[in-house]
Amino acid sequence: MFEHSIKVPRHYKVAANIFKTVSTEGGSVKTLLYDNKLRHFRTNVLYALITETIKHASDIDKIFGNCGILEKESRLDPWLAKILTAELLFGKKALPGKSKPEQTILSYKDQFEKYTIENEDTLKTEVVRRPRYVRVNTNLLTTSDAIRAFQDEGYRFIRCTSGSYDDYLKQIQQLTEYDFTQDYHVKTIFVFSAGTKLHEHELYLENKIILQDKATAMAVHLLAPPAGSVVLDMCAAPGMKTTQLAAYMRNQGRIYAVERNEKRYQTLCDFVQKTDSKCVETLHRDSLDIKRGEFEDVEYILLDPSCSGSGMELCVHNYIEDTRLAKLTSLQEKFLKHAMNSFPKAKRIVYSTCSLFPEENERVITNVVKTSRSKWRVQDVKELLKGQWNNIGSGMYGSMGTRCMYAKPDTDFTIGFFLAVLDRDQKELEKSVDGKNFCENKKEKFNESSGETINDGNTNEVSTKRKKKHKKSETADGVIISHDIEEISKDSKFNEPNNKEENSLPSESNTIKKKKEKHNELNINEELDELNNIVNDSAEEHQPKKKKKKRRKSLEDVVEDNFALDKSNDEEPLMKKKKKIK
Ligand SMILES: C[S@@+](CC[C@H](N)C(=O)[O-])C[C@H]1O[C@@H](n2cnc3c(N)ncnc32)[C@H](O)[C@@H]1O
Repeated sequence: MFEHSIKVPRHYKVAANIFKTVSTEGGSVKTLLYDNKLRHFRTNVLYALITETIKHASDIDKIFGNCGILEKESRLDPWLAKILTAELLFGKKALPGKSKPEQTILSYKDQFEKYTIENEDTLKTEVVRRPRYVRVNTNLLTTSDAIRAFQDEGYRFIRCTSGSYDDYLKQIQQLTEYDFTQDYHVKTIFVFSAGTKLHEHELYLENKIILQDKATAMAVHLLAPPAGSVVLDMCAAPGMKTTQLAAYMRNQGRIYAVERNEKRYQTLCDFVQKTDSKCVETLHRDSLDIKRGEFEDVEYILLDPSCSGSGMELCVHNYIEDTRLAKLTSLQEKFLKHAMNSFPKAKRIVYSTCSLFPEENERVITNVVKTSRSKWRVQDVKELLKGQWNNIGSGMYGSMGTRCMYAKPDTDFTIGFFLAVLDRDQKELEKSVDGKNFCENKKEKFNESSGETINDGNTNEVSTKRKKKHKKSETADGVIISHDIEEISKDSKFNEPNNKEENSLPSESNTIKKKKEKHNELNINEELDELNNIVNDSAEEHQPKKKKKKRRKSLEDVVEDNFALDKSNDEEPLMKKKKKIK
């Protein structure tokens, strides 16, 4: 019997409110949870409860649909009902209170359990446990020293297969808690069995190893800027890929790491400094405000914009409202257009998201590339990976999609991730470079009388002498990459820029147009601040706060700790049925 006077325990109410907000308005659980007003709560317990509910949300919907609880109990708040059900079925397996909502849920317990048992195969409670991925920060530690350090602790190093990617996938499923191996593609990534705890590890606290998912590391791997390159990271914070880039380039060259959000910018600066990423120049500004020619030395661009985060493990958004998705995709398209059109020397762009929605991925690529002024080619990523990849994009928005790659939790054992590689058409690149030469050559033309330049009288003809050099270099990943480098000889002839529009002074209508664009950008930026909350880049959680000092528990610890609270499951997470990495 319930008593009217008995209230629902407050933490269930708070959890239900956060769950509702995240599901209907967006935002991240952690942002809402660490809201000052909640300071007196045991946030670890709340976090585990909410994330557990999110993980099982679609199952709970099915369970509710089967018994019609929400129709029958019209006064029962559906968000609270889901929190209580998650606690009852997947959490503590009990509800302590005698309040009306708790008693109502308890009265359906048998029906819930019966349905769960009968539909074990169709319920989506199967949660793949991702291996623990570790990136060796080669700015501070070599991969061989890292291998030795783990071996000294008793871990067994299993050499990564020289066979196929499928062989490797089998291999990592067999890792025991004492084993580790090197990733198939990114040699600075080590793979440990799921649940390996390294948050207290000395190498982690010293920033010599970084906890970064393999899928996200593929962006840098495929951008492949040789040491000495100039790279632009357009959406840089918290800096996982920026710092990976610095290590990849052996701290040689220059990385412009741009971040608009002030708080995230501070995190970025901190991380860059702690990881000894010396070749990084951090910039607190809006990438979309970078004018053509401002960073004209940029050769490689990493574009990892804000996204729905639907590929993240703890994402509520199995669905997303059309308007929200439309806002995101229009921003993503704007970023990509900007990357393609504003950096004349850029030869490669990697576009990536941690979303599994094709609208943020293949559709963005196809829409933008098709309508772009400058010519870019979407590279076949599977080909770049010598056939050793399985999940590619869909062709639903055109054939370009199939040249892109996905990483998927159930088959690649990573977070859900999308990646496209775009290379500028070689002729376009020559034009861009010559376009830049336009100015230099004008000066040269001025000095013509000195006889320093040769003018054959045909100013429109490109007659630059180029010699192709085949340069091989080894990256920090231990990967040999080769580049055809076009060297433009200094005796290049005068050449008119190809694109008049880009070089002419703004006309009155252009000015008005620019003002309008600026106005729209301001609105978009406001949206971005809101949308960035959606991004659940676990990367941020994987940065040690302070070396050797007592560390605030990471959310991952918190969840793991909370799992451990469930004595009936011993050390196992509270997942009913899970695919184990054997
Ligand atoms: C998905 S996160 C990037 C994660 C990062 N690449 C990493 O690997 O750690 C997107 C970031 O872009 C930033 N951002 C969004 N709009 C921006 C803009 N217009 N200019 C610069 N940064 C922006 C967001 O604040 C957010 O930190």
